[in-house]
Amino acid sequence: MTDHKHPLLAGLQDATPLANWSSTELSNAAVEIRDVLCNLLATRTAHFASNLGVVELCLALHSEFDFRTDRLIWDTGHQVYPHKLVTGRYDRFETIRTAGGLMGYPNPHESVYDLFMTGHAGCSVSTAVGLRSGDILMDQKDRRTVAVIGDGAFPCGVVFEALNNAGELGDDLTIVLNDNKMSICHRTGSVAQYLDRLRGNPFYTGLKHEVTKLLDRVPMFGDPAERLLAQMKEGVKAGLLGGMLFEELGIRYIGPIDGHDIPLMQKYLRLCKETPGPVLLHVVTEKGHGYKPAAEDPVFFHTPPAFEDRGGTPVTRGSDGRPPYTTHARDAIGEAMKRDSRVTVITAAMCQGNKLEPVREQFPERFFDVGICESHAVAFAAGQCKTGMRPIVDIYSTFLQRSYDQIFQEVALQDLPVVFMMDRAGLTAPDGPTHHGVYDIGYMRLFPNLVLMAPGYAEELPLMLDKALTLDHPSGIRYPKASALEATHTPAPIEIGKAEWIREGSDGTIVAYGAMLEQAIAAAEQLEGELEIGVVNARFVKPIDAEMVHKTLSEGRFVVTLEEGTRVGGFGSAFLESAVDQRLDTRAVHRLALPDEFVLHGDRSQLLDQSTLSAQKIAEVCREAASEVGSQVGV
Ligand SMILES: Cc1ncc(C[n+]2csc(CCOP(=O)(O)OP(=O)(O)O)c2C)c(N)n1
Ligand SMILES: CC(=O)[C@@H](O)[C@H](O)COP(=O)(O)O
Ligand SMILES: [Mg+2]
Repeated sequence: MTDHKHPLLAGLQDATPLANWSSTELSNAAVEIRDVLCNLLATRTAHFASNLGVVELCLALHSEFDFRTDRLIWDTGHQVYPHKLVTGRYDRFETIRTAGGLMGYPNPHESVYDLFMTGHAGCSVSTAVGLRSGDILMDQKDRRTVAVIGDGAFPCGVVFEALNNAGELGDDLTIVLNDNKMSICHRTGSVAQYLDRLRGNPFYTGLKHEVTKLLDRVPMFGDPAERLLAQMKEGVKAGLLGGMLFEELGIRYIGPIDGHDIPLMQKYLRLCKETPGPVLLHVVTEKGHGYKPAAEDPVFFHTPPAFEDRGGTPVTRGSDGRPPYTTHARDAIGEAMKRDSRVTVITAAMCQGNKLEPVREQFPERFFDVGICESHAVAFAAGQCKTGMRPIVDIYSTFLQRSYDQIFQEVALQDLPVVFMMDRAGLTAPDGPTHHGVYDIGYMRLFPNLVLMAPGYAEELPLMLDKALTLDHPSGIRYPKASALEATHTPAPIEIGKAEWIREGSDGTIVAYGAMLEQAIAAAEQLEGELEIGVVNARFVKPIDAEMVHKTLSEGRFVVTLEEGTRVGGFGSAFLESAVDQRLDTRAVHRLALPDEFVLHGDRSQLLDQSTLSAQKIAEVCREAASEVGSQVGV
């Protein structure tokens, strides 16, 4: 059946026809892609402004390369929607970010056009350098390699490690720097300022004509020695051409050029192909291009909630649930900063996601957005801490992984009281396996001295932060991307390594770590009249409450441990370790946690249910556990 709305996209089995499309067809395809993106956004939260911005770049790339064999890596991977639309996934596009549907990021299981499953920033240049090196060694020199990286991701330390290597290896490689002057928030740092200066290059601004004339006489992309001689002869300062930082590193700099002009980009991409060695093509785009509200407010439109566009004015559909943990965390951070001038907050480019804007406004001198540089963020916090300041690293659990060695050496080994606020610790739902923050319990609890806690309800979060700020040791507080349960009781004071008993029960006990307390209470309530189930809010995984472990396992009751983290190495494992160390019988322990596999994307409640972490499934486990205990004691 012909798709009359998007005939060009509907006709694509793969991207090969783009090589023969005229400029008009390519610009019509751009219109179709934007239409698909806008339709999608009316239905669900997804990455929007970044995708709108790369439509022309994506079309130009696929028209100049054949990425079934050539290599294309989109850094981070949140801007691959146009790429998916032209690589044979138009017919499934409406399933994106839903359970069983397309992933919102590159996914090699979906297409040969996707090489790596990614979602974390900074990965592209290193993998591209490696691909190129491997292709040379495997006698596959004809396969070209392209990495596309945004200006937000570009300052990641690992990108500079890759440039350092690429410049020395000298292998052919095209790095497209997609400069839209934005990270999720406005980009920060001196690399950003450098990019601004490059944009000020007369080649891109009004003097373009004059400079082009001059450059016609300078073999800009030829042999470096020739170029140098010509530059000297013509009296052209290399600085005038821009990009000296890259040139000095052995990477040919081209640009900046207009990233919404498809023929221009095609021309420069051809030039990149012809230029030996690594080349950086600086492309200037507008985040949100083609949809005015998104271009005007790219921060909101990075991942906006589903909205309807009524005659050009987007109307956000409200959600009327309880505030998320993130809001409580932000408020607690703000309060702590108000009370104590030693408290600082550090974000690695997630000010918006962590809802820190009011804190940034109120305490600009103690708010630090270090860019997408998580390892630096942690080491920077360590440095501040050493001076007597009390830094809080407010970070997504999954992104904290990128600073593991800094947590170990710069923080834990020094026993510095840095506080890690680990947001999105648990299932991040439509973002999927790259973003689920499910490993932190396991990877953080290995370090001596580190105190690890998780609130079971909203009111506990500020109490935990206040406690963390009194410690002489590093600490971490984890909470998920979810609305926070509101307490119906007065929280017991926070004591390090002490759990909170929510209710007693004679048949068995559910011990919940963190926000799973809500499901634990709901399961116990569902079982009322059938089984008497106690509920414990574990609060700490390190140090775990050994007395609580002892008490729950005494008197022949079963125990169900709950956590929104991995079964391997998580809270349940810590519970068992404590039980074994106390020589307790662990046969009646049931560990409910995320399975030892990468959990895909989907709706959080569905994913929890699949992992036996919904109230209903927990109640079923309790019934089975009760019958097992009954049969063991001969009841
Ligand atoms: C390691 C890591 N830290 C943080 C993020 C969150 N994040 C996703 S996209 C983004 C902004 C990226 O900016 P840029 O690369 O310029 O892409 P743009 O959205 O502007 O196209 C950030 C901070 C991430 N995905 N990975
Ligand atoms: C691509 C990326 O890493 C971010 O845009 C992330 O998807 C944001 O997640 P939240 O929507 O949970 O803030
Ligand atoms: Mg950007």
